[in-house]
Amino acid sequence: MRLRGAGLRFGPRRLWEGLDLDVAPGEFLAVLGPNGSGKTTLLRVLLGLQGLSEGTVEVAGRPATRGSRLIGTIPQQTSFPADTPLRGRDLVALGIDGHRWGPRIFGRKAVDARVDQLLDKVGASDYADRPVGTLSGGEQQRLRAAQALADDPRLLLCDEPLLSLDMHHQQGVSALIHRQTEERDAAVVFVTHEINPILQYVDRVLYLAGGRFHIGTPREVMTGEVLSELYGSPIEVFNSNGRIVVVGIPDAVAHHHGEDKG
Ligand SMILES: Nc1ncnc2c1ncn2[C@@H]1O[C@H](COP(=O)(O)OP(=O)(O)OP(=O)(O)O)[C@@H](O)[C@H]1O
Repeated sequence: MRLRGAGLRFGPRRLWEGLDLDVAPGEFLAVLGPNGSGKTTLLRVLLGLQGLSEGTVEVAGRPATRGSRLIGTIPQQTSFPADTPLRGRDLVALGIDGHRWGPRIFGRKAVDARVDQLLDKVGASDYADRPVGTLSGGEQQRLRAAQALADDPRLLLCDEPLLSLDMHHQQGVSALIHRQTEERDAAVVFVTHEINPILQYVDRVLYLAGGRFHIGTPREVMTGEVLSELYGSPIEVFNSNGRIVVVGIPDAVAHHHGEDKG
C-alpha cells in the first residue's frame, strides 16, 4: 500500500499531514501513538471507509476502495451479543470467499477443512462449536484473527488484535500474523499500544502523536529523542532484555500539537 502526501483533518483538528508511506509485500509495520492520534482512522483510510483531506492512497496499485478482497482485517475488539446466532466456526467461515474456496469449486468439505485448519492455527478448535456470544473476549478475538486470514489477504490490517489475549495467545496470534508476511508475502499494518509482544517481527514503526509522525525501524523511532520531539516533552526510552520501556509519556497529549492556530 502507498500513501503520498496524505493528510487528514476533522474540522480544525489535524490528525496528520504530509504522510508518505509505502508498505511492501512481506513487510510488517507497527502503528503506535496515544489515544486519538489517528491510528484506527488510518486503517479506515486504507479500507476506503474514510477519505483523505489531501494526498492519495493506493492498495495494490489501485485507489483504496471499500470491500477489497485483497485486504483482511482484525478490527478493534467489540463483544458479540450473547444471543448472536453464530458458532465460532461459522464466524471463521464468513471470512472465506465463496468464489475461491466455496462449494462450486472445492466443495463443502474443502471449506470445512480450511475452517478447521484456521481454528487450529489460533487454538480455537475446542470452542469452535459454541455460540460466539458466550465466548470470552480473548476467545472471540482469536476467531477474528482466523477469519481475517481465511482468504489469504495481500494486506492485513490489525487494530490492537492482542487486546485481552493472555500472554500465550498474544504470542500465538502475533506469530501467526507474522507468518503471513513470511509465507504468503502479505503486508501487515498492525496498530498497537504495546510494541514489545511484536518487537521481534516489526520491520518499521509509524509513530503518530500530536499531529506529527515519525517512520523508521524500531531502533530509529523508539528513542528518547524522537519520542520527546513527537510529544513535545521529555521522554526516556530504556532497552531491557529485548524489551522497550518508555517512561514519561504525558496524559492527554494527542491533540496538543494538532490544533491549528488560525
Ligand atoms: N468521522 C469523524 N469525524 C470527526 N472526528 C473523527 C472522525 N473519525 C475519527 N475522528 C476523530 O479522530 C481522532 C482519531 O481517532 P482514531 O480512532 O483514529 O484514534 P486512535 O489513534 O485509533 O485512538 P485509540 O488509541 O483511542 O484507539 C479521534 O479524536 C476521533 O474522535
